[in-house]
Amino acid sequence: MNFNKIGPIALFILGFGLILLQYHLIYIYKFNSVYFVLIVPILISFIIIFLRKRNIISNILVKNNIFIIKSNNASIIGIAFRILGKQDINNSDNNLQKELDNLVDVLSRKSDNIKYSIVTYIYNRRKSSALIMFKECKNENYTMCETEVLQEYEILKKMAESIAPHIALEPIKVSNETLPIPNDFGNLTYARVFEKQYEIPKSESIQVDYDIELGYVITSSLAKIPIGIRSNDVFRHIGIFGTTGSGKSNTAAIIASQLASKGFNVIILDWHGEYIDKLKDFKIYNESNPLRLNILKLYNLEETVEIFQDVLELTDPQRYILYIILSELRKYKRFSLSTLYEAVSRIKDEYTWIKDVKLALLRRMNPILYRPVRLLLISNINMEDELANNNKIIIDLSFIPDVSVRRLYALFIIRAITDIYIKRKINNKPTLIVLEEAQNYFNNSNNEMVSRLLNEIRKFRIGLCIITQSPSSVSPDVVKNTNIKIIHAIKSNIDKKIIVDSLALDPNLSNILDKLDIGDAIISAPNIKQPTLIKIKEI
Ligand SMILES: Nc1ncnc2c1ncn2[C@@H]1O[C@H](COP(=O)(O)OP(=O)(O)OP(=O)(O)O)[C@@H](O)[C@H]1O
Repeated sequence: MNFNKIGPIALFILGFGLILLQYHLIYIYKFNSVYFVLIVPILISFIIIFLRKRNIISNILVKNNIFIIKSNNASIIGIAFRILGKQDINNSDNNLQKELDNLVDVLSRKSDNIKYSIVTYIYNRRKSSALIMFKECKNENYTMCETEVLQEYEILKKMAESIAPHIALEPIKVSNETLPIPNDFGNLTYARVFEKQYEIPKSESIQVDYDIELGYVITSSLAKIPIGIRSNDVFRHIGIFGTTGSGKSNTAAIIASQLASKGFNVIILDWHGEYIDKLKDFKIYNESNPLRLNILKLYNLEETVEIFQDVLELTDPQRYILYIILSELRKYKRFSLSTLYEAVSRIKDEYTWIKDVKLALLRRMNPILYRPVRLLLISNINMEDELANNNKIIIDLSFIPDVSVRRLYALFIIRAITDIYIKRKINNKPTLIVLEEAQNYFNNSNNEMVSRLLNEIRKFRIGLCIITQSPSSVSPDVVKNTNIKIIHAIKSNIDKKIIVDSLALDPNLSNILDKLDIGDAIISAPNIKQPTLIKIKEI
């Protein structure tokens, strides 16, 4: 019995009856109508509660993409699909809508025991159409019902391909989206293509050899094919690109935690302090427990000066003076940045040009005299001991307010860490260094240093994971020298072009770069034959 229809009819008859009764009692028997003002609503509420109780949804289960809604009347087993228009420039909205109307028309005339329903629902704050295919299952034999639904799914796929080739029916991942409930148990209403999205490439046949699992391949079927990268490939460096909020740090955290559990040294330079919550078992260096380093202990003075030149934007004469002073100071045991400052200020002004260079250099050095930085850059604490005792490290940089100082500190850390690991002063483990907001370290001004670093460290089994919102703002060698590329949603045309060119992406994939959902990415890696669309799991 359908209480949704009977309920209102019963209420109507009851209400009508009560009005007649009231009229009868008041005018014929002069009865007081106040009682009825109270009695009528109470009576109606009881009836509503009574009728509603009979159709309560007691449970919703989700099994892969199949949902089971249990109510105390019957259970409904089905699959919901987002209705998407495939990306195609020759395809106007009008044609898409016509194809969809035809498909809906055919489905509405299909007389099976599987029903179709169309609802509009909200997905990612956008309106979307969903097609729901479902079966009412009275005998509780879910396995049989499920098989029938899956068989129907295969039929629907074929039908959609021939009637509406430009419409994509993407199974809704009901676990992370709101489940649209079948509308009125099977009535077909109007369907609209609200949004156009990407055509999902046929990648069901992908077989990948990996030991770091990232998620699964996005396919046009319900199949979930796991996919990942090989730990041995990370020494050829990883690039993770994508606009803000597209899922980059989540992806990096997944790689970092799995490599650490395989015995890698993993060090994360956390620009915004966002990894602390994601990787709870990592040792954290932050404002209250900073990682201290002695820049004069780095084996290559040229590089120390190069870092100063890059960050403080020194001219060649300024760099030259700094080099001379630092090579002198290296001979002394006790040293601080103020010693360096004083040494520069004591240079004799034999010529006017020396005076000018000296004064300009002193001005440039001002930010690094800021107290915490002095502590960080010159210290007697042995960084090797610090690193030797832990293989999972997050260095939170967010407490350094001045961006150029933060950058200076971070570049010295990268240099110091690679130095220590290259000389194998601490252990022989392979290493991954994760660099968030890499445009702050590796931009077009230090291209040469970056490319040297990337080439040098891979021989020592050190890999960099370079993360940035915008590939165009990092040195071009970063994109060129990262062998594993994970590309989340990218909006800017310049950035899209860099990625499309570097991966030789086919139009199917390049068209969807700006439409990827959070956590969706295109991956290119040595173990994967061709760039592939994947869904990365959440850490
Ligand atoms: N694979 C995923 N599946 C589901 N949700 C995800 C996934 N990846 C990230 N998210 C969610 O999206 C939000 C943003 O993720 P994340 O911080 O990783 O993005 P981001 O690209 O690093 O952003 P930003 O550039 O601002 O640091 C987070 O709330 C996270 O929980």
